Amino acid sequence: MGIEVVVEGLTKSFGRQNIWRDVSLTLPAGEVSVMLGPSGTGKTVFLKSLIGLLKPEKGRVLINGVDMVNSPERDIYETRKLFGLMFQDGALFGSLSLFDNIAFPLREHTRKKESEIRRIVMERIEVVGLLGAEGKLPGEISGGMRKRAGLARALVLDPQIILCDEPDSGLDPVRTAYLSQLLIDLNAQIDATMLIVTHNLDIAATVPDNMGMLFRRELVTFGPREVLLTSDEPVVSQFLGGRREGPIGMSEEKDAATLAAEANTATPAAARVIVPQLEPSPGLPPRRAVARRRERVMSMIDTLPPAARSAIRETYARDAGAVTVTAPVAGSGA
Ligand SMILES: Nc1ncnc2c1ncn2[C@@H]1O[C@H](COP(=O)(O)OP(=O)(O)OP(=O)(O)O)[C@@H](O)[C@H]1O
Repeated sequence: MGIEVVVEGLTKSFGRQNIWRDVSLTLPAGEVSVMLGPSGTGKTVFLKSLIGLLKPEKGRVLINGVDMVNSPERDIYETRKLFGLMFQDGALFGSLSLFDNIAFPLREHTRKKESEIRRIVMERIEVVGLLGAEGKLPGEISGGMRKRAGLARALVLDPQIILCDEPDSGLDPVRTAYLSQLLIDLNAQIDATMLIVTHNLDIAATVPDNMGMLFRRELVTFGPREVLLTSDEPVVSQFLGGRREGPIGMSEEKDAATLAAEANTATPAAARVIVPQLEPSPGLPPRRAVARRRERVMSMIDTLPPAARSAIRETYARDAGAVTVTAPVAGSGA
């Protein structure tokens, strides 16, 4: 089973530029979480802080008792082996075949024999649907295939925590839908804790158990997906609705006068629909996280906002179909 990641009071700056402060959240073991946020809000910096590649000035990231911020470098290095990382561009070596790219971490970090490496690599290549392409160079395949190769490489060391940084960037909607299914199938097969950073609303709506959002140097919210999907926070409504009206500006946050002018002219936010979460493909085992998540969420349900509470109850009360939730108008003060 995946491992819980506990983040406590994390604060990160570069020089005088504060990126985010006092971020606290828990990635529940084996569940899939998504982190949303406008460009430049520090989502990638957050992922790098979880694995100890960047050092926040304050706070802790606890994994199996090791603090990825403050523990000795030796412990951080060992704990980093629990992670599988999938970067935006696949981060493949251009001169190596897909096979050799995917085999790279095994050759670098283990003393396995070539025959064993071949078995593991071909198994992961099959999981991501790239059988037959293993001899190709990264330059000879599509962007979507490169991402899947990056995912296969992230899987060879049997990670218990998988971090994906914008796995959808550059993919068309159909490829993105396949990728969403692949992430859920992967979770069903290996039960790893997963955190996906994305701007993609389809992935956000269908893949995660939990969702969070970074904005204005803070974690706006993090919790069961229904909390964010029913949230009436203006920044959440704007982001989920893909609207210009709201606190998120083109290059920076809007000033108070612009926001006030918009509030007078804004069109009402459309009703939001909570679509069912994706299920693993036929033939795969059920996701073990589902039962654990249900127990966890039901034990905290009384602490959640009313709209989230009823969405969760409705979700668990039905097997299929869509729940329509009318979100309050952003900026109305509701
Ligand atoms: N090593 C670094 N040194 C200095 N500043 C950095 C460094 N890494 C990131 N930053 C700054 O931190 C801020 C957040 O960057 P980050 O890439 O984490 O944003 P993001 O939310 O992932 O954005 P996007 O969605 O566009 O990928 C940016 O202003 C960036 O310039």
